[in-house]
Amino acid sequence: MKKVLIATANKGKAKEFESLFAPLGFEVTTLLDYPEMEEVEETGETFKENAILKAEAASNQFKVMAIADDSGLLIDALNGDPGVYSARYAGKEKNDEENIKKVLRNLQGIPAEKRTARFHCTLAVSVPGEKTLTVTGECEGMITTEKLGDGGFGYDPIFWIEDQSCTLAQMTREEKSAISHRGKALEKLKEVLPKIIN
Ligand SMILES: O=c1[nH]c(=O)c2ncn([C@@H]3O[C@H](COP(=O)(O)OP(=O)(O)OP(=O)(O)O)[C@@H](O)[C@H]3O)c2[nH]1
Ligand SMILES: [Mg+2]
Repeated sequence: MKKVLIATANKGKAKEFESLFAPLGFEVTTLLDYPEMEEVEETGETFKENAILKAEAASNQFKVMAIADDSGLLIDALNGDPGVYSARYAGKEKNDEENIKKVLRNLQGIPAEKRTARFHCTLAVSVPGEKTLTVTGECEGMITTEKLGDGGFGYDPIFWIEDQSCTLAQMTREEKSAISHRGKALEKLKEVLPKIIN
């Protein structure tokens, strides 16, 4: 079976990539399979910079093609926060529960129509000796006033999708991937990397 290395240590992302690549005949390995690898410091100011940092670090270390995902939640009423800092919005330790609480606190009193937001995903593909390539995907939604559903990860329980009338955490993994920022970015990757992905 063909293998693809996804340069992430995030369990939620890892599961989504596993189900996204399985139909393409790929076995997914992630940094969770290499716990000895140190986390790359995300020093970039943009999703693109951080995705490239993570992809190149992994492909240089393992000498294989690596795909990294840098993503986050941009809330209009908070001027685009938490943005590139989504994983650590409530503090240095990544904590989804605390991040959600902080978002809901900061949006207290903001009416429904002003709670617009989007998820962004930049995927970077690094092949040793070649120029790193990036693609992006976005998913529009609204921030709820309470958590709904227990699927997904991160901010999924407070991210409402208007067309489906539910949060991302109330969808199956397949339903989420069909409309998500990550799913859309991967669709673009399939177009630009047909030889590798297909
Ligand atoms: O509800 C969510 N549904 C999603 O689909 C999603 N995608 C991203 N996010 C948030 O944005 C951070 C990414 O930060 P990030 O790209 O640096 O990843 P990370 O640090 O968690 O892992 P790694 O891939 O860097 O190892 C994550 O932690 C989450 O808080 C999501 N939240
Ligand atoms: Mg990270």
